[in-house]
Amino acid sequence: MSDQKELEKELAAKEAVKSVKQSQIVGLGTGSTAKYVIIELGKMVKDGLKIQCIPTSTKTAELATSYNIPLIDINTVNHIDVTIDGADEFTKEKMLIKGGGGALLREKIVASLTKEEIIIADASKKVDKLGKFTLPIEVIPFALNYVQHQIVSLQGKGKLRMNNNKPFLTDQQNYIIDSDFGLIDNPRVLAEKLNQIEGLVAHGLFIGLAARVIMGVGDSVQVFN
Ligand SMILES: O=C[C@H](O)[C@H](O)[C@H](O)COP(=O)(O)O
Repeated sequence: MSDQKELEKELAAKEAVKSVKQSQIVGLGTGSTAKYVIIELGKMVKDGLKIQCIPTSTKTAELATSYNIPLIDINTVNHIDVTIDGADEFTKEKMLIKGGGGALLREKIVASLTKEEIIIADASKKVDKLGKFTLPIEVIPFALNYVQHQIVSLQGKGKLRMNNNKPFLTDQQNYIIDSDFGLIDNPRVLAEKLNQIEGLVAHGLFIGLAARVIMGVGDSVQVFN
């Protein structure tokens, strides 16, 4: 990873945490960009900020705990004030592909409960059309073969994600099919079709969920509202 990309991620994270206010419930994203948010929030909590946070993965929960960031159970809240998360790709219309790290299901649930979902990214994540990054699709193991056939019937090519010669397992003990649909002309239509497939528990198309995308670019940030 280039130093420039890391700087852009950090700048975007520093800009995004300005939206976090005293006493809020905050969703914590997953990945190498969201990590910078946890580091910043850790400093703010140390300086007296009182927040309660909901992590989107066990990895994020561990990292947040290591920075003494208070965590709460998602099932104890009816809304989340603000969530800051990363993305694998985004367009200027704030459509996203997420799930490169396998956290898409929890991320989507957290985003759905969130009033202000802020996405942060380095400049390499911005695309004109989604789909160069293969779309992560989370599937219950029982439905693997069925869902793979459904992906083919939607003109996609799916590949089971592996880890040390075994299927990669999500935090929910599900599989991920990384799916190539080429450049996606209409993400909304594809998302609706994927939503119909039994056994498919989440896909990485996030449409209409992001309130803002903050992109680090060079030594500044650009915001897509
Ligand atoms: O499952 C992982 C998440 O959707 C991440 O936000 C996404 O993969 C981007 O990760 P990174 O910031 O490491 O590129």
